[in-house]
Amino acid sequence: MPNPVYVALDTTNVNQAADLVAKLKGLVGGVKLGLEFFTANGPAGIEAITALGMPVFLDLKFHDIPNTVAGAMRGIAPLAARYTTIHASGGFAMMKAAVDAAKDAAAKVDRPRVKVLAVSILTSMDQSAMESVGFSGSVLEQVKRLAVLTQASGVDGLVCSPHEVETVRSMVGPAMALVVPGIRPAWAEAGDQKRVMTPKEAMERGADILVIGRPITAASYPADAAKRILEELNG
Ligand SMILES: O=C(O)c1cc(=O)[nH]c(=O)n1[C@@H]1O[C@H](COP(=O)(O)O)[C@@H](O)[C@H]1O
Repeated sequence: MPNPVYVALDTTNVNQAADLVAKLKGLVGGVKLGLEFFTANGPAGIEAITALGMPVFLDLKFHDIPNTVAGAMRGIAPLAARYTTIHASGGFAMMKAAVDAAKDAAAKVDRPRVKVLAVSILTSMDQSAMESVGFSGSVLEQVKRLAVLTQASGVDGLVCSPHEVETVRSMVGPAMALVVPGIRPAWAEAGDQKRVMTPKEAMERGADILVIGRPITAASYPADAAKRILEELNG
């Protein structure tokens, strides 16, 4: 089984990100660069990290009208990321436009296309946060609704919390990638994450990829933290 851990390099500093890649190479499956890194360093920053030879998950969480999201997908196509994100709540037309644009753009540059993942309900939100923005019903019901829409749109995978992954897996079957943040080993702080679980529990419930940031990156010895997580996964 490929290493399921993608480490979230949430920093504005290219050197710090590169240093973490050097420390974690061989211990994790890939790295995730998100809004914090991209707004500070742009495409050149992404290219600098991609050049270090680890799979890159470019998490920009696009959410706009279909035409704009399609343009943004064409914009990131040359960056050779393995995964990227959009918000499922942008709806069917937006998700379909994103995946169609990713296919067209990849054909033009003759590269494997970026896999598109739709973020369902952010793992930092709990039931009361959902209700405060006008969603009624449970988090699980909303994630299930978005999973159905995501699969129908042809998007490659869904981002959800470990609390929903088992139900979603039973609905969507084995082909769809289920990417799970909100991962906290028993020894790590939850911080702003609300719907959390340990790496092992999340894998047992059907995750394909675990997105883990601060438990590794904020540790005094990130490589030791990654090794400990791998041992817990294999043990
Ligand atoms: O799309 C994501 O990766 C994502 C979705 C979500 O619902 N929750 C979530 O935490 N993330 C990302 O996963 C990472 C989690 O980082 P830590 O909380 O430090 O482990 C961050 O980079 C978030 O941007």
